[in-house]
Amino acid sequence: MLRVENLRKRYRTGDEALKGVSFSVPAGEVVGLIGPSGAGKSTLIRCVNRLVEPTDGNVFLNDLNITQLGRGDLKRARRRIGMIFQEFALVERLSVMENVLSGRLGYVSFWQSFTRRFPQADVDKAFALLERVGLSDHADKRADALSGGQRQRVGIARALEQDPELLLIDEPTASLDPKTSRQIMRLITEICRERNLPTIINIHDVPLAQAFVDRILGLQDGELVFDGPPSELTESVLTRIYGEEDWTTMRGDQDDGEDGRSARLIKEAPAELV
Ligand SMILES: Nc1ncnc2c1ncn2[C@@H]1O[C@H](COP(=O)(O)OP(=O)(O)OP(=O)(O)O)[C@@H](O)[C@H]1O
Repeated sequence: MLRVENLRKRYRTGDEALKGVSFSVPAGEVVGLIGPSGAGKSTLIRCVNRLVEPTDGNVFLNDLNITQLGRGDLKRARRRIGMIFQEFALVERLSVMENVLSGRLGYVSFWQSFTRRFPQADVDKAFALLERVGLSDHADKRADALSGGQRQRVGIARALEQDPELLLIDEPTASLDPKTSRQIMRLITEICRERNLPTIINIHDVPLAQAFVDRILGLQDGELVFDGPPSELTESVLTRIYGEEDWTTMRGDQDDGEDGRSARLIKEAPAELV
């Protein structure tokens, strides 16, 4: 369970990116975080593991108050939080297997990581994860030889290799085509449910979020203005989150998406998308 209480962030520039945000995510629930550019989505995700230092408020991962940890304890706590990034953040010249094993770097000694000698149990786990994400035949390939979708699968396996208790995912499909995006979203949500992981996905694509997540959080100008199931994300709520002009433009833009279906999907059964 993740619990965020009254989280605030004011950057040195004076920008108030989060104005007292509170919510919790129970184990196994996949939450999509939506909102216009500048709403504070990245700041929120990064405040949870303190890549960005919150100005005020608390973040609890189960019973652990992450906001109160000193450096050493924070480092240990971060092992428990898996991150998946838009640009995959792989080490290009290393193999797929080495990239997945790098998820264990927080656990093994400096010497083990320097010599890249990981315990057999870690290697076995990495093979099992590669199989789960559909890449067992690619373990020895260099990361830069993979397609975008395959690279994101490596990113997912790497995050899981660290045995996380929480997943934070930042725009996982922004660099992918529509079909691959759906495959990746399906994989992420299946795995989170299988492993009972609370998960937050920062996602720009509203129909894609609606089709796959359990719950949506809508941020607008640093405030939570929607918290509910995808089915309650009506046109008027979306207009409130994005503003009339931007939401209308977004819908128009998305008609250019695959099969011109994206905008219509809001009113259609999610199953139609998958
Ligand atoms: N390092 C920073 N220093 C100062 N202000 C920042 C910094 N990072 C973000 N901000 C400001 O905080 C606000 C929220 O930004 P944030 O990147 O969290 O929004 P976002 O919803 O993730 O946007 P996007 O969808 O464009 O990534 C914006 O006003 C932004 O300009």
